[in-house]
Amino acid sequence: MDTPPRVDNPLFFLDYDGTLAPIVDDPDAAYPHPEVPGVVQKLRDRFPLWIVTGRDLRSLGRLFPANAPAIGLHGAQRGSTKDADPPAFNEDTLAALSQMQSKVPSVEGLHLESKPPTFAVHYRQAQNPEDAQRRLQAWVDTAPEFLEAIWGKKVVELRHREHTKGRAVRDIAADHPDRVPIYIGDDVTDEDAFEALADIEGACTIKVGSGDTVAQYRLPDVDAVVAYLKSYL
Ligand SMILES: O=P(O)(O)OC[C@H]1O[C@H](O[C@H]2O[C@H](CO)[C@@H](O)[C@H](O)[C@H]2O)[C@H](O)[C@@H](O)[C@@H]1O
Repeated sequence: MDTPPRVDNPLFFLDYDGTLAPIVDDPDAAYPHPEVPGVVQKLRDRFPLWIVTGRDLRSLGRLFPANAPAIGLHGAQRGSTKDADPPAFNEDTLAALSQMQSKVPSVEGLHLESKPPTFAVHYRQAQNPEDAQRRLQAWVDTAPEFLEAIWGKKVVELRHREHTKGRAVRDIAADHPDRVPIYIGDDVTDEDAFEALADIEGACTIKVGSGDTVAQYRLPDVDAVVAYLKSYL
């Protein structure tokens, strides 16, 4: 797979964990690469840019010192790193999420990340991650059909099937018809966005790290993402 080209007239979509911030054991300590806040600030002076994350935007704001427009909760929340309201989920979704949260299996080392009105279950620090994953799969199988399980990097989350990063970035790209979208991401929910942008003329989709992907290009790690972004300054 080729390294990504430098695109004229870009519209940036940047995933957070694993793209702007290295993956670490503690989700509450996932600070951005030290150069990222400054680079994002400078890019924003020249180009439209959105951070697109599975995180709740308030939690992102605690980690990320610069102000930037952002999509949170895998497409369900829109705001910025400094200002965002929780998304308005319907009653059925709220009730189902609350019921599923009350039934999360009790497994040593699981970490429940609160992202009101939803949550993520991390098993990176479980004593036996394979066993934890099996028990979480059994729990996920009890979810109603309208909730979809997303298995990320040692984490599982439930989202409404209608909320995807793909839908969110398509909507934003439609507001910028004169711009060429660039999407950089490392995880499974970024694949929705890669697919959603595939038929936009010239769009550039970039997978960070190894693993199967529908993206056109690849960068090896967060350092390489920073170097690529700096090529626009
Ligand atoms: O869409 P993203 O910005 O990539 O967010 C996806 C999830 O990232 C976070 O979890 C992941 O990163 C943690 C910190 O490096 C790591 O400990 C964890 O194992 C990873 O799964 C975040 O905590 C989740 O809320 C995001 O949905």
